[in-house]
Amino acid sequence: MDIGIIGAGAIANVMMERINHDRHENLKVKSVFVRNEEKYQHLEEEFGITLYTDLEAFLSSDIDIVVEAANGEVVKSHMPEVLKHKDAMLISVGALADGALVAELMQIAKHHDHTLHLPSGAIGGLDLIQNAQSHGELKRVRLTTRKPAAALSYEDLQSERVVFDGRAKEAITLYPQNMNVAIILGMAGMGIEETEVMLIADPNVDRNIHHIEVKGAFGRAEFKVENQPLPDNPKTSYLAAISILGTLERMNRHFRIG
Ligand SMILES: NC(=O)C1=CN([C@@H]2O[C@H](COP(=O)(O)OP(=O)(O)OC[C@H]3O[C@@H](n4cnc5c(N)ncnc54)[C@H](OP(=O)(O)O)[C@@H]3O)[C@@H](O)[C@H]2O)C=CC1
Ligand SMILES: O=C([O-])CC(=O)C(=O)O
Repeated sequence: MDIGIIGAGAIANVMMERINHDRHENLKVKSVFVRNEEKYQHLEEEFGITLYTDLEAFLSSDIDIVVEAANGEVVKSHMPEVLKHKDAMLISVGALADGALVAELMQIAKHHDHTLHLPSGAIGGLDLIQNAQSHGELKRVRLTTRKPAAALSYEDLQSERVVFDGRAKEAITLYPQNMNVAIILGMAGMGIEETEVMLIADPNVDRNIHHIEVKGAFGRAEFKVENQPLPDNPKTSYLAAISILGTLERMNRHFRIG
């Protein structure tokens, strides 16, 4: 499968390393869409990709799927056009807190017979949560995220501080680069207005930690993910990048787990 990526930051670089450098059996990154060609010129030689700054030319290149790894604004401005031409995957899922955008993307995908894939990003357990909600029987979903204080721009904090306590829908408006996980959790489960979120800035941790607690007719579950941050962007966990890789790999299979 030939891949086009939008964005060339921390996540895109992990993808290019794992797929092109490591010579993945079934996947190849061919095209990368950026807004600043000069800044990213070196990637052409490093990973054997072609850079594009024109969306139409990017979408006409020899790719089967487009992966967004940029930001929520790019999802809003580019994804409707992308889905008219290609299957797509997006990691800045926080943009989908906008219900009108979700409706538009779903309508385009259906009309053009394309699929929009939403990887689980820096968390897990979304199979269980979707199963538990399949008959509308979830009672409570709560996410507690603890990040290094500096990743949340609290460089001088001496002890941990709760910087947000509320619902997923509001969390993403205040922390668009840190609370994408709250939105995918909400979409998988009880909705972004019902999903409870606490965000803690902690000067004593060096990982991005997501603790998910779920209650429903099935019983209860807890997941705790202690993520290694990416050196290029410590707000972002390595797992978020490889959740894209894993989702791409599973698309090629003729069986499904979960
Ligand atoms: N779902 C999840 O669990 C998670 C989601 N994320 C999200 O994933 C996204 C990517 O993260 P990460 O790689 O760490 O981010 P980075 O900031 O490292 O990289 C973002 C890249 O997007 C590029 N970009 C920005 N605007 C545009 C544009 N208009 N057109 C083309 N390229 C553009 C930037 O280019 P430039 O240099 O020109 O600015 C940069 O190359 C973020 O939105 C982040 O919040 C992150 C972690 C977890
Ligand atoms: O990478 C993480 O741990 C989570 C994150 O930034 C996000 O959800 O936006």
